[in-house]
Amino acid sequence: MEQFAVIIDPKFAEILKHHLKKNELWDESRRIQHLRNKAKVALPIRVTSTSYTKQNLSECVSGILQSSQNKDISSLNFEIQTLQLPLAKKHLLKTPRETLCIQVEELLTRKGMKTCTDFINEIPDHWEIHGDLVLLPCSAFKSTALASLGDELWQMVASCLKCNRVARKSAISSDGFRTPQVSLLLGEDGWVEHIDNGIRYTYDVTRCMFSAGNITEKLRIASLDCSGQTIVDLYAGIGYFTLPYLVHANASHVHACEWNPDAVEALQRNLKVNNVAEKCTVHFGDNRQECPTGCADRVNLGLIPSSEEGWPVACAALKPDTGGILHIHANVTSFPSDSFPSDSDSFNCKGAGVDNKDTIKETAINLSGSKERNVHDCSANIYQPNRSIETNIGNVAQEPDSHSEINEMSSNGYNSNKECCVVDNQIPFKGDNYDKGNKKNKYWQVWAEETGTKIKHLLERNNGKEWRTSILHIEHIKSYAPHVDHLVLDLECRPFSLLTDNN
Ligand SMILES: C[S@@+](CC[C@H](N)C(=O)[O-])C[C@H]1O[C@@H](n2cnc3c(N)ncnc32)[C@H](O)[C@@H]1O
Repeated sequence: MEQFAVIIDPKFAEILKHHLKKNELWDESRRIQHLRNKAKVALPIRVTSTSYTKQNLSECVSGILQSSQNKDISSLNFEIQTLQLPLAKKHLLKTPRETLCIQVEELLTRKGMKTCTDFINEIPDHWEIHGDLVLLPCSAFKSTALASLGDELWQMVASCLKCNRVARKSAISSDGFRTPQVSLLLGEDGWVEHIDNGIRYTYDVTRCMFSAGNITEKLRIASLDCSGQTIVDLYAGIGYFTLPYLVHANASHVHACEWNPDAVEALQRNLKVNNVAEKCTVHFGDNRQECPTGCADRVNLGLIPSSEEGWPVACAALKPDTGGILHIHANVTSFPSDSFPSDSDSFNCKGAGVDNKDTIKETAINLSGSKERNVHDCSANIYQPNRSIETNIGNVAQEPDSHSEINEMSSNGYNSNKECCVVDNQIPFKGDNYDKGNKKNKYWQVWAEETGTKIKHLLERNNGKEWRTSILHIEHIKSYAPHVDHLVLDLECRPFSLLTDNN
């Protein structure tokens, strides 16, 4: 918002300040400034809407002076200028929240409401900035007293947080579209733009969600080399993964499936503004009906808490002759570490959602390149992780002897595990991602193996021939709660005939 000042003779500064204050036109957050060798002084005017102009402020100040019944100032010469005056001392070096507290308090005092609300608890200590729009958490300014201040409050919030529009969240709806429940409090519309890793994402915050928490995964996808590959993005949203595949990973084509019309509108805009629209087909509707089949080298399944309903669709989307890689998202629950058996104990998988040990034995996890040992003997790897870590978890260096397994994998002619090592070196270790002694990681491993088995069975049922699934990598995106983590499993899926032909 523009800032204005009244320019007058310094000897009238105090009296004019008094009248501006009385008429709620005094800007407490700014300081008086001398101008023109102290021949004039500038007094800060508080404006509460963008509709103020020099003209209407001039009329306003004239009116105040004339009604002051003080003949010294009723015909005072003044001019209104747009001028950014320095911040008042009490506003210097304040955090935005402190400034917000001061200004809300002043507003409540002016309205005679200071004592009727415990306003401090309603002042947020975090918010999201989307371009020039600030998105407040759902608890912010919720009481009827504060809400009754309406535009005046939202203008003040906008000016303290240096933006033009204000919106407030409530929960993300469970309508299957994950529609955010956001109300716009100040501004004309909710369309915003995020630039992230050189990609422009536009969307309407009141209608679509932006998954800021997925940034590490977006960077990981962006770092892949997908030249010549066709990708299916089953849960495209506004293009969180579709765009990195096209803009940075150089995918030949992406089939983006999405059933939320608002997200599709944003996705189509985003494809255009990033100049990749001709390399993407948007499939609007339920991916269980609309997804193309038999074309994909990779399928992205970015749906949490579970993308399991999309597994049959993903399997059908893979190329039947060469298969490909699935990137499977899930929120995985692990249990307190002391309830997990030690490495030497016999392993009971029931707690992790796996039926029994035999189920795990069936898991076709091909990690060392030796087909027989992996298919039939993977339990040895599962239960003795210190001897042979067969899965690449998070972004942390492997056990020394696991390197040889990775090298073996990448040299077997079909396995793209090299790519997953490259990704690991590029993204720094974050948070409680992986700790060798952390038993939580064993639950992640069990989840990955169980997923590998289920996918193998789906592929075999679809294609009527034998398939192999290999865990390439487990990426930890973030923790939801102490025992719930958002993970992505990179699962390589190949027809068995391809492996035997290659050897
Ligand atoms: C959580 S968003 C995820 C977006 C992005 N993949 C990410 O992880 O950040 C999930 C998206 O999938 C869409 N979706 C869920 N089920 C779907 C289905 N059966 N068919 C098509 N789209 C679906 C929702 O509308 C939503 O936009």
